[in-house]
Amino acid sequence: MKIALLSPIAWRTPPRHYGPWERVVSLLCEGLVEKGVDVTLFATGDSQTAGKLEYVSKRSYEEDDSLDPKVWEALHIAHFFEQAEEYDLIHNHFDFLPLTYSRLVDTPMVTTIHGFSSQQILPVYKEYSDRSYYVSISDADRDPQLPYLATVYHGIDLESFEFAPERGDYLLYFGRIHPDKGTCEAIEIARRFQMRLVIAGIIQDEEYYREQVAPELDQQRVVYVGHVGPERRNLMLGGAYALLHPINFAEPFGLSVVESMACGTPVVAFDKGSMPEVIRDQETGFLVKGIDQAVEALGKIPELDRGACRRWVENRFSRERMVNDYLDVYKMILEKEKPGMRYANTPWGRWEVLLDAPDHKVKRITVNPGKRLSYQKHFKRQEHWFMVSGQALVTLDGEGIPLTAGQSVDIPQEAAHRMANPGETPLIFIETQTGSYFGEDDIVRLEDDYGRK
Ligand SMILES: O=P(O)(O)OC[C@H]1O[C@@H](O)[C@@H](O)[C@@H](O)[C@@H]1O
Repeated sequence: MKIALLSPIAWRTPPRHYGPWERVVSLLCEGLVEKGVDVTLFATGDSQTAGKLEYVSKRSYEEDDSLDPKVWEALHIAHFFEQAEEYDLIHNHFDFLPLTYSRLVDTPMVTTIHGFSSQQILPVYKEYSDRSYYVSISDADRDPQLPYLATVYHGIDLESFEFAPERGDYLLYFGRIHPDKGTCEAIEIARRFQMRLVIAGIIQDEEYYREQVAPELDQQRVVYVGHVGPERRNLMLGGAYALLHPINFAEPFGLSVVESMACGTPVVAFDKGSMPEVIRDQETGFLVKGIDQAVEALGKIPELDRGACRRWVENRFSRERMVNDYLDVYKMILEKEKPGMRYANTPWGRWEVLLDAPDHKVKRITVNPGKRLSYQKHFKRQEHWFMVSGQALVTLDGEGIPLTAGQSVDIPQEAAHRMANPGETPLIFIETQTGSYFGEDDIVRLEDDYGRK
């Protein structure tokens, strides 16, 4: 399976600090590579992956002012689509814009919708819902007007989040400084509960920070530590009494909430968006309706088992689980697309459709040296194979037939047949199918070197 992953280029993949979409793409990419999937990551040039990397923009535009986001995003997406035919499936993590290119290629496409920045982007998702499969990142984030193939929760790399069994003595706010995330609400909750609050995260809304957050900072009861890197993040999350997540929007997924629970720290969150799917109420935290309830819930934190928080994440939000879920999604899509596929990279080589007419179909088939196709039958078509280059050994109803360039063979309907390349160079032949149906699902495999059914 050859997969292309399209990451945003706002940040590096994986991000140096902030960049949740890029982080998820990176975790997925590396997890797929570990499972032996042939993955190409389309991201910034300074991105890191054990898979293959493709890029046009050397750096991310958030980290390099000389890059105009619009220009580099356009080049990045075009670069991805210009190579789409190389892959069996393309996986878009770049929001709505790539969808507008999707009808220009034949490659099956899946889009993970990482959240709707506004209702105004819906027309694009609606327009291309017949062209791309959609995956939601929580059930709460599904728009009723769109069809979805699956919900795949994000996973985290559990090894980079250490479990801290002891409860700490400060409250933590961990996220962008933005009204959506409820920085001011967190300050108010901490003030009323009379516990120190540590605020960590990038300032996304400067005015909000300057006017509403900064005046509350006293470097004692309310402390802002800026963005924190992985090591400090671990200590900070694990050492807290609870994480405060008083969001003012329907958050599609809360990575910091999951990371906190992975370290054993329960979360008090406003009951919005995906929070009921991410937090197990009364067990790994509390879902509350406002500031009063949040303060009250904080009093009950000692009743929660920090080990249960960690286990919840291990079971539900591991990288492993996310990677397996996406592999299932890919397999589901390739199965659905099978009858109409235009090309495929197979374990033995590749085929591509040159012509697809109602009563015949022509394919160019390449078999790699030493490889062979499955031993198989068709019930709705016969085939004519014309050798273009390389050495061929055809098996037809048990009989071996060697062929070279310029020679051909006819495969009658229902005959058991197989093509093998005993040579040292690729074998190329042209196949003409005639009959009543030419879908890739009219193949009954009798035997296969690659264990396919
Ligand atoms: O089952 P595998 O080995 O992938 O072979 C599949 C191929 O078999 C050949 O005999 C032809 O029918 C091709 O049109 C088909 O794509």
